[in-house]
Amino acid sequence: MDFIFVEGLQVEASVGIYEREKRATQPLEINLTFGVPDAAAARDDIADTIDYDVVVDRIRAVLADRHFNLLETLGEFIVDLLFSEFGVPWVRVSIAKMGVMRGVRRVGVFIERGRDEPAPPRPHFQF
Ligand SMILES: Nc1nc2c(c(=O)[nH]1)N=C([C@H](O)[C@@H](O)CO)CN2
Repeated sequence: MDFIFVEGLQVEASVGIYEREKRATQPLEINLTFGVPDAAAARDDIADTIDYDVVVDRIRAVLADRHFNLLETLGEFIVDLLFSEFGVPWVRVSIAKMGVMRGVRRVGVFIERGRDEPAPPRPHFQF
């Protein structure tokens, strides 16, 4: 398997649990790595691989369309999109907010998942 990476993708998205974050979009930085068939290199043809221009456009489009409370939910949404629309075999995505907490430069989530791997069970907390 070969891997495509997209580093430092800047997007505007509606994400967050606070009212002010529901009223206005904020900048996010996304880093994305996904598997592509290594056979693609043999014929030197974009039709044999996954066009990262299309992936980036699609992510921007879906983020323009809805609100997410949690970065975790947004991350899982991007993972599902890459599996269902692009058929990637493996993906790692990280999503960061910048400057939302005093004394913290970036805060965020990363998810690493293979398509045939079941999503990890959600932890069940009892207090
Ligand atoms: N585990 C998480 N904790 C928090 C999130 C989140 O998405 N996942 N989000 C927020 C707020 O939206 C915050 O980013 C704004 O300052 C707080 N905690």
